[in-house]
Amino acid sequence: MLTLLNEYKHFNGAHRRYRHFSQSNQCDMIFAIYLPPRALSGSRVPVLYWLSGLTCTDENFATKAGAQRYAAEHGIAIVMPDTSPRGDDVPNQNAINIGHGAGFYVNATQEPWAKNYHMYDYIVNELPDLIEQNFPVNQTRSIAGHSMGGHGALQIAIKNPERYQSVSAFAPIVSPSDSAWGQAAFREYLGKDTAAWKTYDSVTLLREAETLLPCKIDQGTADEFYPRELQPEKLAQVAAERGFALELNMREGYDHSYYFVSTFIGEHIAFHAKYLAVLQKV
Ligand SMILES: N[C@@H](CCC(=O)N[C@@H](CS)C(=O)NCC(=O)O)C(=O)O
Repeated sequence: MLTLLNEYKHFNGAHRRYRHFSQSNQCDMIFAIYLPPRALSGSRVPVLYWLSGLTCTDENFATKAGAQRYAAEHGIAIVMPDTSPRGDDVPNQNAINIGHGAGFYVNATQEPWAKNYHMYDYIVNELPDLIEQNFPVNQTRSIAGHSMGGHGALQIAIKNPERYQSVSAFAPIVSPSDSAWGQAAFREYLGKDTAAWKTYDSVTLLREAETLLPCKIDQGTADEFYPRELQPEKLAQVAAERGFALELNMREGYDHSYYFVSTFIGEHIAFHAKYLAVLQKV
């Protein structure tokens, strides 16, 4: 069951926030969906799933990125999930990269996280099922994200190319196994055995992948977490070795913030629109 929390008219479409019980995460979750004008006038539209970074809720991207203007123009819905399970009964830790706001888009296997922290299943299966049953959308999907969310979008797209048309990321953690944030989180959620970590590591996954969806990455050169936590060149190098097309744009002087994301989000929405539109006409 979906409970509507807020609704705002936005660029002639609708921005809505809902709460629902998540089977994957065994707690209430909040997500937002932006429905473009075309969806409100009877068409089923394709969907871009946006995965946010550490410390975010559904609201950071919704209020700071300015994506809805472009989604309205291209006739694309955007789904904005939270970045972790939350609530008094959901384990947490006093760290920006573990616990609430830091689900890392994995299925945790270790205690105390294993009951609730199943963000991978939630994003790949549960949420799309819910969205496709309850909103005027079709099953044509793309996925994008920022930082921890860029890691989420890339590893999900690499493992599930049949479920998406395209993938893009801003300042993604492409190799969490080789970043301090990712290592600390994976040790908690997945345990000490790094073989389990590799199943969520985009650089490792791409070495073995059969295909790569159309892929666009933007990275600011003045990002305070680059290159320590973020090494987009590593993914670009594997893509080149494997003969996969990957567009990596180094953006001179931009940092890690939503000032950076909002500057280039229009290009990312237009990029996804090219691939989503193909199936929209079928
Ligand atoms: N300086 C940040 C570090 C975390 C951070 O930069 N988070 C990014 C994603 S990795 C973000 O989107 N923050 C929320 C925002 O800028 O609205 C903090 O301590 O909150």
